[in-house]
Amino acid sequence: MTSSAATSTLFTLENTFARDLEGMFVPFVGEHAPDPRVLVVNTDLAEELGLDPEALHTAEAAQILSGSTPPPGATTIAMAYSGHQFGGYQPLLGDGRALLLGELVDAEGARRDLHLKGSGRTRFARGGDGRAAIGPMLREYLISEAMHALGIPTTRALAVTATGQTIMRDAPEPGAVLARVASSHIRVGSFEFALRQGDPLQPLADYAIARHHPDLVGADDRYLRFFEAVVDKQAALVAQWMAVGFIHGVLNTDNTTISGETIDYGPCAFMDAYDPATVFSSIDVQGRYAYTNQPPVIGWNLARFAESLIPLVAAQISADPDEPDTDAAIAALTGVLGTFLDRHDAHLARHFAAKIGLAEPDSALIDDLQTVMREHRPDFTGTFRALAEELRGNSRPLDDLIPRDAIAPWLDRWHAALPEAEEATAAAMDRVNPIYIPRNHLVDIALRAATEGDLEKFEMLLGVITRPFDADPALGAYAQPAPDDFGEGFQTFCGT
Ligand SMILES: Nc1ncnc2c1ncn2[C@@H]1O[C@H](COP(=O)(O)OP(=O)(O)OP(=O)(O)O)[C@@H](O)[C@H]1O
Ligand SMILES: [Mg+2]
Repeated sequence: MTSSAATSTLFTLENTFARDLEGMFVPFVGEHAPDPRVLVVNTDLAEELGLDPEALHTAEAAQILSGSTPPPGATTIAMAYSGHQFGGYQPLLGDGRALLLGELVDAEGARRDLHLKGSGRTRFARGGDGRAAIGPMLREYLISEAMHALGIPTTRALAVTATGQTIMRDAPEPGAVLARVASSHIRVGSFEFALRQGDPLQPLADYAIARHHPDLVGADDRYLRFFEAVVDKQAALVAQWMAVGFIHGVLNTDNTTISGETIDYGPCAFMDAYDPATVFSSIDVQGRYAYTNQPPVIGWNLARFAESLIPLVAAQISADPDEPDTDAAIAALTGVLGTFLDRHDAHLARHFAAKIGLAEPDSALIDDLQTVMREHRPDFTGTFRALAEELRGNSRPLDDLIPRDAIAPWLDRWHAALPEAEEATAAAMDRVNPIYIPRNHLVDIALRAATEGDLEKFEMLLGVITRPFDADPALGAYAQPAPDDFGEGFQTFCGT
């Protein structure tokens, strides 16, 4: 996959999406930002991408990263997509406040989108102002980088740039643009849009296959196998969310990627007290996207993806090229879709086994621990670190979370199931169970200060959550849930 490259001193960008996928985007150049200033740069990611981190702090970078000035020669676009939002079909969504600057190709040939969120109103903006506020963009930065550090596939944050513009939310807020890097921005909603349009469907599928599953290019059954590959990646992804207590919050089909990366950090959060019904999003009144519903919801989104692929699979599966076999396509896609929950459950069982130090899943032991946790609602993240401490002979952390009588019978069974080498088991558990996650109250405190111009707490928190497994006695407060009296205003900046 090659295309002409636009070269600035900062970025060399290709544009295969714009070149190959007519009908899937509109040209768009960001709106003017009155006083763009780069606030944060992800040095590690910049280096990984072969970019010069220092150069990303310059005024030229601020112009580009705010969307104010396109990189010389770049073809910048707003991508079109549809989506099922809270179950309801929206035929036309698309990047209402975002643009694709282009694609970065690293030394290994890996292609990644460089995308701006908050860069102004596009044709898809509907009633929105096309903008984003500093708080939510820094929030996406923090949480996506925490996810990456946890080993969970995700879009990455390269930079946040203040625009110098005041935007209206509940109150006036400083505007900002997030520069996001992703292995692509193709969503289930992109396929729903392509299906509706008709012509772009096959080009989009072939493009996505070439980009994400090059081994399938040209295969006679590539669309069905592509579907299976996406089902598998999403099953693995959602199991990783469940294993760390992550709740995405807005699992609409336009926020479900084909790459298997987590995307769109809005009202997402990590669960504190264990409760499978936990929901953070204030608009999710029915609990559709609650913690425990995430696997079936992703399965539901993949059903929408399967529907979008029916014409392509029907043409490939049929013996007669002039007679697509829709029934056979539906049967084949349904068969693959039917494996989703089992794939997820197998991944999750392995994660939970590792979380409690077992080499193999033991569903009764895991279910029974969850039953105790449901009853006593201990801090989810803290419980697994406390179990490792228990193995080291330190019972205090667990006693602070769950009454001893309630957990003692389970602990006996657990000890009997564990390998002999308890110290080594505890160390192995600590390598998969984070001690530091972006705790809602700490994120809140850091973003409040950042919105007022003080980035120190943000930088500190970022440093802690990007080393999530390494306990440091000096960072005790970062491992604690919110105090009961944390009070009002909790869980803000989840908006837009
Ligand atoms: N302030 C806004 N102005 C214009 N469009 C918006 C705004 N906020 C959201 N939208 C659009 O509403 C739809 C749903 O928004 P959603 O919050 O899922 O996406 P997003 O956070 O803007 O972006 P992404 O999914 O790329 O992270 C998208 O089409 C998005 O572009
Ligand atoms: Mg979105």
